[in-house]
Amino acid sequence: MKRLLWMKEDVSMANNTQAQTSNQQQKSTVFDVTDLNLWYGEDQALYDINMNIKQNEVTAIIGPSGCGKSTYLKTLNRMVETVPIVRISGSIKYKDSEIFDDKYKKEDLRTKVGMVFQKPNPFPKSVYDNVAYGPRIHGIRDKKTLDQIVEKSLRDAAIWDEVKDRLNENAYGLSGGQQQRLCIARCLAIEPDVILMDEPTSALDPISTLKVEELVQELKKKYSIIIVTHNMQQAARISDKTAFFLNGEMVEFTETDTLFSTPSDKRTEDYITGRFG
Ligand SMILES: Nc1ncnc2c1ncn2[C@@H]1O[C@H](COP(=O)(O)OP(=O)(O)OP(=O)(O)O)[C@@H](O)[C@H]1O
Repeated sequence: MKRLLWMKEDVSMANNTQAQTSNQQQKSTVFDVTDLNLWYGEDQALYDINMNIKQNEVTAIIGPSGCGKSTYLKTLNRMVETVPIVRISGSIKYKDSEIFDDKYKKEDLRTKVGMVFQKPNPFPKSVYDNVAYGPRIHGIRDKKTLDQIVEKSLRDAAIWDEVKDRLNENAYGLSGGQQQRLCIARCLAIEPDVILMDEPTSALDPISTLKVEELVQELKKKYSIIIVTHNMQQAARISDKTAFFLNGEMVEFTETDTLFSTPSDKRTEDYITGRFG
């Protein structure tokens, strides 16, 4: 029960955020996932996932190693299909469009659904060119427009002040935490609706972690964020809703406050109180 207590403090922070958001209008759905199953060859990794993910919320995915968190996240922007043996059944609607429909282009989906990875992965290019990369691919060539996009993206990723005098320096010269916020800026530059984050702070020190967590709270005003994390305190601090995955099943998905204080499934309770995982 000790672990439930520390979580309650974190949850009270999350509650404030929830109180603010509850005043807002009814949020619309960004992803509607129905009966999603996924296999790697013969091995099933996801079982009958049903989940409705709302706009302008932070949705955390927690669960022990190997339970399918990353697989699920990568299914939402169809990146998982880069693995040739993957087979999927079920439906994922992104804003009413079926993402598995032949007519729906993966490139269009990935423009709307950006992704930030566990390890910061900037390109071996300047800070400026990292952020301008996506817009250039989308055909933007005008220097003034690119300058504006780069500055806005870096500002929104809360790193502008740290890099504004280093725009032409190689991104590899930045600290790990700065590199991760640069990668977030690179993701913002293509103006996504949703940002998928796969353990974005696991390679960062506590101060950089805090900066990214604060940033996530800021970003949810404009974007919907789905974050995989091993860190339950982090999920409790920053998310509105939390899903607990186990062995490829989604055991429980509810308000973060409820999941950490009064979980409805015994398996969730065992996990959050440290009985396994
Ligand atoms: N490319 C792949 N080919 C075959 N099996 C895979 C592949 N990627 C993942 N798996 C399997 O799918 C299951 C879920 O893996 P996944 O990486 O989604 O879990 P996870 O919860 O994100 O784990 P972790 O917390 O350790 O990152 C595991 O059994 C894993 O071995």
